[in-house]
Amino acid sequence: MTAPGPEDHPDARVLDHLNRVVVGRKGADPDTSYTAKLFAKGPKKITQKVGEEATEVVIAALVEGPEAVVTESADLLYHLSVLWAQTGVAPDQVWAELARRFGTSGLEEKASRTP
Ligand SMILES: N=c1c2ncn([C@@H]3O[C@H](COP(=O)(O)OP(=O)(O)OP(=O)(O)O)[C@@H](O)[C@H]3O)c2ncn1[C@@H]1O[C@H](COP(=O)(O)O)[C@@H](O)[C@H]1O
Repeated sequence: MTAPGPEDHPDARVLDHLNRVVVGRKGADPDTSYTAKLFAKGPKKITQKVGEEATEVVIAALVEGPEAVVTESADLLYHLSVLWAQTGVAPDQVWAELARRFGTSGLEEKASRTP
């Protein structure tokens, strides 16, 4: 049986669309685009934002509640999309990696790593 591909996961399409918008902002005017501003600031700023937004998801989960988890998760996914674009990773590569893992228990995978 073939592994499920991105076409089997329509929810991923919004991230595909977002990533196309993000990639299209490369070289755009930083005065008119927050994404272009991030690209202009470079990899250090982009990775720092991903770390910050991940921390904000954690704080939302621990002290703020589900609505904050939703908005902070969206911020994190957006910044992750910028990181992918900056490092030359296409969303399809991430979807393929997730699809490859379907059917393998995380516990099995962990055990296979232990010598
Ligand atoms: N999804 C997003 C998105 N999520 C969050 N953000 C921005 O990310 C920033 C994160 O919030 P912070 O409070 O950390 O921002 P900040 O303190 O101003 O950030 P820094 O000073 O640290 O850079 C805010 O300015 C948000 O507006 C986003 N900016 C853009 N998008 C998408 O990207 C598209 C293109 O946006 P532009 O590039 O701005 O045209 C938009 O149409 C959206 O679809």
